[in-house]
Amino acid sequence: MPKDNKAIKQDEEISSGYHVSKENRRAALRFTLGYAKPHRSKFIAIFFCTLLAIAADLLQPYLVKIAIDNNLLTGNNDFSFLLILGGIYLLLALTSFGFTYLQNNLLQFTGQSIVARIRKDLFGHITKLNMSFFDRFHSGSLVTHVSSDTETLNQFFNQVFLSLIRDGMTLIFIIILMFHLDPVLAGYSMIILPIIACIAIGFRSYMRRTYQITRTRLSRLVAFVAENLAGMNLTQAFHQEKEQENQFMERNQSYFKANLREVRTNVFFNRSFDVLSNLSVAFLAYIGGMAVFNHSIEFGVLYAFITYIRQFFQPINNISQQWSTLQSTTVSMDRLYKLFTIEPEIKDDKSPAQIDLSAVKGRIDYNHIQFGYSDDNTVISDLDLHIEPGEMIGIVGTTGAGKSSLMSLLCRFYDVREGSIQIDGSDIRSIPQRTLHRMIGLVQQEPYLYSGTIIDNVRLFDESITPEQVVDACTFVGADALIARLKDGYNTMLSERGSGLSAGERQLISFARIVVFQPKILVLDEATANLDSQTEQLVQSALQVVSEGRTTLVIAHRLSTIMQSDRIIVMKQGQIVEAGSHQHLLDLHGYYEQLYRYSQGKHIQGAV
Ligand SMILES: Nc1ncnc2c1ncn2[C@@H]1O[C@H](COP(=O)(O)OP(=O)(O)OP(=O)(O)O)[C@@H](O)[C@H]1O
Repeated sequence: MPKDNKAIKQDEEISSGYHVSKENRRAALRFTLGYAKPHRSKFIAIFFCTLLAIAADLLQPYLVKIAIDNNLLTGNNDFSFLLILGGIYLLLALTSFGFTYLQNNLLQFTGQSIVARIRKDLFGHITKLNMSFFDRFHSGSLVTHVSSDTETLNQFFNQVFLSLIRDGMTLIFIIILMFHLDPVLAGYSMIILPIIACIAIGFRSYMRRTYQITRTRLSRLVAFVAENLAGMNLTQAFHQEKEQENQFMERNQSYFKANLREVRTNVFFNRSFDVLSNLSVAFLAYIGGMAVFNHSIEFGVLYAFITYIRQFFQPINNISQQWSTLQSTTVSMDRLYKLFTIEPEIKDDKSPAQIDLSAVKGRIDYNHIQFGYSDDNTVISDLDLHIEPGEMIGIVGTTGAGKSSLMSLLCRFYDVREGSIQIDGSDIRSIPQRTLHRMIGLVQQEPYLYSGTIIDNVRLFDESITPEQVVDACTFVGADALIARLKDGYNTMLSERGSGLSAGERQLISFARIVVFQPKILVLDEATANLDSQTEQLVQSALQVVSEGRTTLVIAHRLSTIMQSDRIIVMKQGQIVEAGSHQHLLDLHGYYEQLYRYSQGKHIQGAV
């Protein structure tokens, strides 16, 4: 299906996360934090665990300072005091271990729960969006959103959030302890802070750009693979392997380069911090050493100070390492938020029509409808068609005439621009979509099969339909003998693309679905196009039995499929140009006759 450029651009914008205003970013953050709200008590518990673990960690050098200044350097041989200090040291180490363990487990559990919920809601949201959305968005990009963007959010809670709490608090504690130990030395250490802040700000925008580029390129790579896998049969049939491989290589290479650049930037950023940390330690060792010589501070204080300044750089380094994760998280948050804010264009009426499914007759009225996929194009113009209950209508016309669009409008995958479509006199816009889709049974050229058994696929996981009903339905459409030949019969597992079943067998399964769900209207869109003539015969006989008592609309390029219809509608450029029975249309010697002769291999000038 064609995608207009504007739509593709929109897809790319969502994928890249570019052009996000501060307001939107804040809204995205609020939205994500909204998912954390129900876990408030767990976050408070995490906060206290972290607090206790840090306090236990940071008091350890202070104990050593006491031991050095009170005992070791003063010659005080109070061994029992040293033993008590040793005992407290051990206790602190155990406390730190216990609370860190608890905090990590709690955070993992909470983070995973939040992300699982977001993923669930996102999938639910996507499944409610309309076809026009899927026309605009690459399935590959959507796969990235559901899988890796939500995973990145997980990192936000488990890494970034943890680092912000743990390392932020560690920094505050260290600063307090340093000022408590010696305000002058602490003052010198604080000179380093603005330098660190400058480096961090300088890298900020650069890192964000690098990260966005990597994400966009990954998204393109995934989209390419997803779309290629879907069309693998075509790739092989038309020997496009080399061409596709080249295109893949090009995307792969550009992702590889973006990744390298991101890694290089990261390493440079981290190493700068290491150098800065070592220089600061050297500087303070010099200043502090001089102070010890001048007897203005004790040696234990210098020991504790140097230990703290080393520990001081660890949290800064950690936070800076989380910087790139934070960048990716903001991009992912923005993209997910944008996706969540896309509203379904087609919504149920607030006061819907009450429909009794068992009383549906199947009359269809297309009342002077007009439709286009975008504002600047018209695919169907002023089409007026009225179909009686139980009538079988064949719809023919050349490629692009608007036949499938007519069916999509009936199923309300899109809404008409002008006019209305009615079923049994009710405007389909007033019928709840769920009810509407129970009224219509759609059989497409490539019937979609879910991962599951044949029984699951026929009854569409509806447990209220018994396996016996499924077997009866399959027997009714003539699929029973085919299924009996399979190793596990009705319990044969099918995959998404129905591997192991022929196109005809897949089609028969979709007919059995119709029998099971009993929709009053049957729509077949090129359902026999992919079948050889022998299987087509089988499917045609199934159609005969299934269409009995149902209003049936059949789109077919092969005119042999629809010759027996009660009425044939001939479409050209979004309009009905002829209508009537096969014989009547032939007698008209018009467009249908041209199409018919053409399909018979007797080409008439200007037929298509
Ligand atoms: N999802 C879409 N987005 C934009 N344009 C579309 C979309 N689907 C179809 N079109 C365009 O609308 C027109 C009618 O398409 P439609 O699929 O209804 O024709 P058709 O008669 O069923 O053709 P075919 O026999 O090839 O299936 C074509 O020009 C097509 O390119």
